Amino acid sequence: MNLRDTARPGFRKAAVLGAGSWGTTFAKVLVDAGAPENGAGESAGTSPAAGIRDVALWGRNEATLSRMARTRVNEKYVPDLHLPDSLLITVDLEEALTGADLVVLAFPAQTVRDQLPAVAEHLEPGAALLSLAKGLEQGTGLRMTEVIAEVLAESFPEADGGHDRAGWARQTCVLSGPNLAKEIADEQPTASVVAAEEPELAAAVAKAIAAPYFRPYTNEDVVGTEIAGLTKNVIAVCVGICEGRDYGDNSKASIITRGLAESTRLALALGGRQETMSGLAGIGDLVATCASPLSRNHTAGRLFGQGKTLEQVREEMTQTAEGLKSAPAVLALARAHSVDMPITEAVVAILDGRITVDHLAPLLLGRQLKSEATPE
Ligand SMILES: NC(=O)C1=CN([C@@H]2O[C@H](COP(=O)(O)OP(=O)(O)OC[C@H]3O[C@@H](n4cnc5c(N)ncnc54)[C@H](O)[C@@H]3O)[C@@H](O)[C@H]2O)C=CC1
Ligand SMILES: O=C(CO)COP(=O)(O)O
Repeated sequence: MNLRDTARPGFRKAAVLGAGSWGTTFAKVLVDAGAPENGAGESAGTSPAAGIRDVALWGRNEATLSRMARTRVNEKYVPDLHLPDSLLITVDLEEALTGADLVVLAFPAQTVRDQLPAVAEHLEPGAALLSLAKGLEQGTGLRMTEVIAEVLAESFPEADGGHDRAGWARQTCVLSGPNLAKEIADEQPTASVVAAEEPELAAAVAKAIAAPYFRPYTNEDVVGTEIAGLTKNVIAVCVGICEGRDYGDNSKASIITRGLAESTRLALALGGRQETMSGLAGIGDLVATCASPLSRNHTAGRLFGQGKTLEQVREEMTQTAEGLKSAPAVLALARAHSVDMPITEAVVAILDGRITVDHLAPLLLGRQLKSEATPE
């Protein structure tokens, strides 16, 4: 679909909730996307006023956020990024959400559910939700857009002017793709994917977030986009383990390729599409995350490969490596759908301490030989 065709009006204000690496960086993307000098609104064939005018960034830590508001730098997560003066930086959730017709959730996956009731309290009617998290909820096996729809339907039901779960799902979309925050903070050219059930919503969000260095494509496959984004973290942990064990590029390429095969099996079993897995959210993000030393999942894997325990890895990692928490949930979801995911299974066994990294190669290579085209 040509984005000029979308009937949905543009957004006026975006609230980015979660001031970690990606939330902070994405807030800058939104400011740049809305800047008239960057042609905001032009790609939509409308006036520059169609771009987002106000962007707020909300974080929970008062001391950190007030320092950020003063210095315009997020020292812990993106120290080299100077945040635009027009960005509102606040710990007041009501201030961030008032007037926001686009709400961006940039929390780590396992914390999204707990944040949502407070968000629901101040959510503007009709606001769209955009999930940035790449993880699967432990305990429920729900994807982030499912968690969002479930909690908002409970907190803000139809009877109070909200929606049922399906209604909230239609207002929710996901951003995924090869989007290492540090590179985007440096304004390095990047493409991404906005997936939504409603093509008009995906198109409106894509228009609102397109910046000179950030090009979003649209997709209607929410399931495939989310599954690709969360399984690649587990595969990146495995590639990191290979690196830590000093295995070379053949080993890493083998894990990436077979990792894509098992991720695709899961996505298809859940109703996702093959094309999504061959696209930016699929192979694009898998390659970026598995290849880059900037990736936290890759880094965590490397530490395991060097012989560290889960506790030691957790201590060393100061940022979120979603694969460590999502891996058992991915495996449980795969088993519930009778999908074979041997790499994920091996990563979970290492995380649980049931095998060591020395067992990884014999375990994977010792499996029964089969055709590359075998679907299961
Ligand atoms: N950093 C990146 O390059 C990218 C990250 N993502 C995804 O974005 C999500 C967020 O990741 P990052 O920003 O990188 O994480 P991060 O580790 O850089 O920052 C996490 C942020 O969440 C906050 N936080 C932690 N626990 C919380 C809680 N219980 N309640 C509220 N806030 C809490 C922290 O204070 C911090 O501001 C993850 O799902 C990640 O996979 C997606 C694309 C790129
Ligand atoms: O999702 C990402 C890149 O697209 C970030 O990967 P890490 O969370 O492994 O750093």
